[in-house]
Amino acid sequence: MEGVDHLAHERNRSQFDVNDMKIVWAGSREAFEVSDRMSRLVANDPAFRKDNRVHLTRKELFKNTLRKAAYAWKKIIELKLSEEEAGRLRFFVDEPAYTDLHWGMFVPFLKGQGTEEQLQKWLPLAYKMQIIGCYAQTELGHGSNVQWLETTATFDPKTDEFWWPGGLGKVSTHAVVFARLITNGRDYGVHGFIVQIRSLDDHSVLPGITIGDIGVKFGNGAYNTMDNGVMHFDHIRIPRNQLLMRFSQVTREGKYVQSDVPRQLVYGTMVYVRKTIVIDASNALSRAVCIATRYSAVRRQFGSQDGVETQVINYKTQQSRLFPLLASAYAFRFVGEWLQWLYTDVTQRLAANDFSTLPEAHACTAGLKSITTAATADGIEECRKLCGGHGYLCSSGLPELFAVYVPACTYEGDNVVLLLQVARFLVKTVSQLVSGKKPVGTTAYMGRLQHLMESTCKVQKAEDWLNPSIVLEAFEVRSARMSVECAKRLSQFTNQEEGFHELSPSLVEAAVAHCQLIIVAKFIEKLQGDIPGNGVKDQLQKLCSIYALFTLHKHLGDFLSTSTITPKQASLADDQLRSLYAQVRPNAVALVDAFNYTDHYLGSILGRYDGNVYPNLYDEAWKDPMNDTAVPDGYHEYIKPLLKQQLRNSRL
Ligand SMILES: CCCCCCCC/C=C\CCCCC/C=C/C(=O)SCCNC(=O)CCNC(=O)[C@H](O)C(C)(C)COP(=O)(O)OP(=O)(O)OC[C@H]1O[C@@H](n2cnc3c(N)ncnc32)[C@H](O)[C@@H]1OP(=O)(O)O
Ligand SMILES: Cc1cc2nc3c(=O)[nH]c(=O)nc-3n(C[C@H](O)[C@H](O)[C@H](O)COP(=O)(O)OP(=O)(O)OC[C@H]3O[C@@H](n4cnc5c(N)ncnc54)[C@H](O)[C@@H]3O)c2cc1C
Repeated sequence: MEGVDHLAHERNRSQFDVNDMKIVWAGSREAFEVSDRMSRLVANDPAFRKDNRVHLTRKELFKNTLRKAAYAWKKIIELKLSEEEAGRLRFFVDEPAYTDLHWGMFVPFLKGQGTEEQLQKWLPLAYKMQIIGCYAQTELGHGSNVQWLETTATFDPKTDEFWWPGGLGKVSTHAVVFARLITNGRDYGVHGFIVQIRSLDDHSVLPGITIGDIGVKFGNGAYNTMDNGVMHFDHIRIPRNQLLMRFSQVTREGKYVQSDVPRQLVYGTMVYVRKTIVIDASNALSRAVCIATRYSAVRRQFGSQDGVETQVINYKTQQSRLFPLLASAYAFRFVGEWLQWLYTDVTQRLAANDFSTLPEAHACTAGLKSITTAATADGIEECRKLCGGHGYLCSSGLPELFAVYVPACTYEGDNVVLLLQVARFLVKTVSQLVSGKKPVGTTAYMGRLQHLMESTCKVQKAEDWLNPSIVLEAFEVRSARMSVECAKRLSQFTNQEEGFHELSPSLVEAAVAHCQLIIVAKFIEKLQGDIPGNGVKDQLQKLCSIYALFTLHKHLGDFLSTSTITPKQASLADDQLRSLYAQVRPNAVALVDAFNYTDHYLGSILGRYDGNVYPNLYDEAWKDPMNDTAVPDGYHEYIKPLLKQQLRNSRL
């Protein structure tokens, strides 16, 4: 059976060109080619083997990660890989490492916040990895509340502890450190500084600084390849020019000079990373969905006809749990693409001193980071359950994926804290309508508020739910009405902050509704463009409808309580959803093949491309060190005496 394609039948019955879909998923032919090349390079190099991770101790695991990161860097240099290729190579190595923070936060922070002079000094060192940087913002006592960080940078500093920064514990030589800048006795708020923390000669920690790893984190292996660290400063002195001074400077005399820009630009790296995290959500979710879909097509239980049991993917309950996740993976891909555009646009505007879209960029990155990571973490766990008992085995790839992924709901901003930022933005938008300010961008729909407050849903039959303008309007109406309701209730409080606090659960729900509208709108927008490929657009239209109608089904309470739709229309949406699941069914395996994941990247016996699950599960079990001997270590001390005791007792 080895090598036989157990999923060939599934692939033959698909109704679209999977190679064309691969290009759509990757974003462009060029992006596909780079990804494809890098994923194969990693998969074919035994140095990047990862199937032994679960058997390593924390120290072995960490050292193995250091080895892989060094080897990956050697390859990047030897093969003269471009920045994009190097990024994809690191991605397919698929092991959280200090390099994520160096390339993902330290370098972007330098680029965003440094003056020309500072860039010339630090960037070449960072690019050649002659220094390794991390991002030290979170303290033991403060993570979400950045404004209240306790670390100070003054001529008379006191001591403080950082907690969590990745790459800090054992590897980084430098850190971007966030501290409140105090000069001439005045507190100017949080700023970023570059601080050298380890010697470049022998890697020892510099005097006055104490650093360690914060300890084992959730899950076996998983994010434990990363050295999240604790750091304690005791009267550390750094040169004045290690304050990143692009937006504000301290002169030689200690005078604070603020450029004419919003102070929130100091948070720019977080906006950048949140945007990246949205794209990454589609990677993680698609990976889990790929495993669960292939396995659901291989697995058979009950319903024997002609002696063959039913593939579990044919159960309607399995479809109703799996296909919305498949649709969400595509939806998050496209909203991630759009967010990348938004980010590039805001960056260009900032360079031209146009700060008008900064609040929109902050709200969109914060909100979409929040809802895509939450849905992805839940989705990975659902995929594990969709794989039954085998899903609980580490060799399914799902437990480790969940453990690695779930902190995305917390890092780069706790999801609830970020949704409250979106809620503030929405309430502000609604209150500004009164003064005649025209909403733009993703809140432009609020400009048609009167219509949205009065309109009624036009759905009369199930197929009407396939009409994008009807679907879009339903999401706009629900979101607008929820925001308006919150704003109204808020206006009844004399103290706005107290009102915001009291109503925060409803405000979070309004923020979720707004972000889901953005995802639906961007999926529909994507489909209005040119999408080449035989049958590709048709499949994407089905997935778009599934994403929208499943979201409607899941949040039916919102749609009914705001009178956006009637119970009858809700039931028609369910009818349409069932029909869409049936239409997607023959294409399911091909739709996950379009992610173009190698077996190495998937790291899952259940998700193997050839579907040859059982012999490989069986073989894998025998490789476990527990099976090195038939009689386990400990038999003589603990089992034998017990058995003898029982035997004696039974003879008495
Ligand atoms: C390294 C990753 C590389 C790539 C990723 C690949 C995929 C991922 C895979 C693995 C990588 C994992 C890496 C994980 C590494 C993790 C790192 C970290 O976690 S670093 C620490 C991150 N910390 C946070 O995110 C803290 C969260 N808190 C905040 O961001 C803020 O403090 C706040 C909660 C948003 C602010 O709250 P507050 O109410 O106090 O606001 P103010 O500060 O008073 O601001 C008021 C006004 O400013 C606006 N605002 C706030 N933030 C921003 C912003 N970023 N940009 C623009 N504007 C902002 C806010 O809206 C207010 O506006 P007004 O109402 O006054 O108009
Ligand atoms: C794996 C991992 C990697 C990390 N890497 C880094 C790194 O490299 N560098 C770095 O600086 N940091 C890093 N962090 C820290 C991370 O950024 C913080 O943990 C995160 O910002 C959340 O802050 P907190 O821990 O203070 O949570 P808290 O703010 O203490 O949250 C606890 C609870 O309180 C709630 N809460 C808090 N404030 C409010 C509010 N205003 N309204 C309603 N509810 C609220 C939250 O919703 C949450 O339920 C990392 C964290 C993890 C888990």
